[in-house]
Amino acid sequence: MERWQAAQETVLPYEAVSPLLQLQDVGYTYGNGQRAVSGVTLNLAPGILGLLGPNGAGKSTLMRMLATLAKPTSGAILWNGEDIARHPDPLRRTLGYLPQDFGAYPSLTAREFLRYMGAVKSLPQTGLGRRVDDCLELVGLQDAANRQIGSYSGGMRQRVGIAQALLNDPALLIVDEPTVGLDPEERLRFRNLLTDLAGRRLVILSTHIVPDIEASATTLAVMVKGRLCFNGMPEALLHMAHGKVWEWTVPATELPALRAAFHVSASLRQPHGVRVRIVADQAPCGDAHAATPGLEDAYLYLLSRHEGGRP
Ligand SMILES: Nc1ncnc2c1ncn2[C@@H]1O[C@H](COP(=O)(O)OP(=O)(O)OP(=O)(O)O)[C@@H](O)[C@H]1O
Repeated sequence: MERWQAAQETVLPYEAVSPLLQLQDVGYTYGNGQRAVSGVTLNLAPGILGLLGPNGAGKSTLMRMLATLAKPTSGAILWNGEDIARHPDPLRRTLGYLPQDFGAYPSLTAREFLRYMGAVKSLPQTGLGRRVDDCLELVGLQDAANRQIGSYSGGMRQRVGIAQALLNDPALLIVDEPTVGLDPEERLRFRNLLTDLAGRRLVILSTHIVPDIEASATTLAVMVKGRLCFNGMPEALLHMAHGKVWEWTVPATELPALRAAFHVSASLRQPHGVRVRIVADQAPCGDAHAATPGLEDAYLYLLSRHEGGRP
């Protein structure tokens, strides 16, 4: 288990390490002319990057390019200084990818499935059984290893997905919308697992669910309509929303009109009305008072400033 323990060391400060992965003005246009990604530039070092964006923002397209399943139609992606479109193998050897539509074989046990995936990934047969067991233990599935995947909960299936992505001990782990369909407990467990896995790896976690990244992301990137509209520490995003979050209580009948006029980040029914929380540059009315922003508010504020950026 030493290898895994080494991989779980504390995340290095972002500035202290040279970038592993560089995205240089990356763009992607589908064959039908749909421009999905435009001019994305990012330098990424070990840690967890939370990639946020509403549906259709271009996250999956970007993930597929990073996983060498699609080539940028403009710009370049460099892994340790080498263009992955021209030299994909060094990245492929050290890549772990959990796509959005990960399909495990329901009639196989987790152990059988991982052995099969090891063969598909051309991993050496020697030591594969041990590696499979290490990965199952890492994701907490050692006791269910001989059960058919079809009998697993959604969270357990996602953990099998992570286990297969870890088989080659990847330096780059890409997970695309991994918590969709999970219940709150499974979601929490999955988030904790990703934090444990980061260490000296670069983990890219794509999601439109802010709490998924709130506790774990070292850096954040936010995409809207194919463009990067924020890249930095979560604290910097929070800072942007200071003085832009407002709370007050309204009669329940006013809620639909408020929702149409403002970006409402929360509403809580109370005995004498609804406590609403909105993001806006100015106080929306005399009763509203400024509230301390959370990451969800800050994300909503950012989206509100970009056309088509509603989550
Ligand atoms: N195969 C395709 N052909 C044409 N357009 C596509 C294709 N796949 C995605 N798109 C379009 O590209 C844009 C970005 O889609 P993408 O799936 O990358 O976004 P996303 O942020 O991952 O959203 P979601 O969370 O809904 O998957 C969208 O406008 C989408 O309709």
